[in-house]
Amino acid sequence: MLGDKNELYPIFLKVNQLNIIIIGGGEVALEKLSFLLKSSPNAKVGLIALDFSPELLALAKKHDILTMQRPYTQNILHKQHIVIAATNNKDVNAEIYRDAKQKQLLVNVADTPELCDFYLGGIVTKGNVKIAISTNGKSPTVAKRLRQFFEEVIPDDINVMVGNLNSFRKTIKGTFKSKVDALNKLTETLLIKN
Ligand SMILES: C[C@@]1(CC(=O)O)c2cc3[nH]c(cc4nc(cc5[nH]c(cc(n2)[C@H]1CCC(=O)O)[C@@](C)(CC(=O)O)[C@@H]5CCC(=O)O)C(CC(=O)O)=C4CCC(=O)O)c(CCC(=O)O)c3CC(=O)O
Ligand SMILES: NC(=O)C1=CN([C@@H]2O[C@H](COP(=O)(O)OP(=O)(O)OC[C@H]3O[C@@H](n4cnc5c(N)ncnc54)[C@H](O)[C@@H]3O)[C@@H](O)[C@H]2O)C=CC1
Repeated sequence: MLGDKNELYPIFLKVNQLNIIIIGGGEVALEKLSFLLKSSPNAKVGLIALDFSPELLALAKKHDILTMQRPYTQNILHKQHIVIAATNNKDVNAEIYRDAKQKQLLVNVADTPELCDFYLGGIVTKGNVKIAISTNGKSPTVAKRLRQFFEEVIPDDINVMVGNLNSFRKTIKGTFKSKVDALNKLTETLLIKN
């Protein structure tokens, strides 16, 4: 199992432009929503569950997120792009997976890695720099610890450097290759080890 190939391809989604539905209103839904909103406070999310924990309701209210207290039915997937199943009912989670696949939506069944088109990862944000961490579904705890480690070691002023290079990037003229050369030259000392 641990020798499995790691074929995941990370992408950085603009979730303020995508509709995400989370089904479930307990611990796991709270964890997934908290990390989603921490990274993307304007994510377009809807929540549906038989019942919601008070913490989840409070978080949803704070971010103006619609909560629907009712059982999952397939029609809820209408107009969604991404589906996260976080109920405590394996059959319902499997039904959500089948319905989502039929509609060719991206789906994550939080308690079943095999039923995930993508994983939610650990996320480190330093201004414009964002690092996503996954262990290929094998140890979320390691993903969390790595997130904490990188939050410590990556300097906050990395964003200043990104800003400066962005300004410089706009001023340089010439061919694509000459621009790449200029940017590489300016940043090569970043890779020199002590
Ligand atoms: C596959 C995946 C699917 C998905 O949810 O996307 C998944 C699945 C499962 N998680 C489980 C448990 C825990 N999850 C966490 C924490 C996080 N889980 C996250 C992601 C993912 N979790 C995806 C893979 C990511 C990857 O590739 O590495 C993080 C990174 C991001 C996020 O949640 O947004 C977030 C840390 C965020 C942060 O702190 O930065 C902790 C630790 C803690 O809470 O302290 C525990 C308890 C300890 C343990 O088990 O490790 C279980 C067992 C359930 C059971 O036993 O019943 C399953 C199901 C299974 O593995 O079968
Ligand atoms: N991916 C992860 O990070 C983790 C996954 N899990 C697993 O995830 C599952 C959920 O765990 P918890 O959130 O702790 O459970 P919970 O008991 O706190 O919440 C379950 C939620 O599912 C909702 N629900 C149940 N049937 C429904 C239906 N037919 N329609 C709509 N909503 C429905 C309930 O209303 C409730 O809000 C468990 O199977 C657990 O083993 C647990 C820990 C971490």
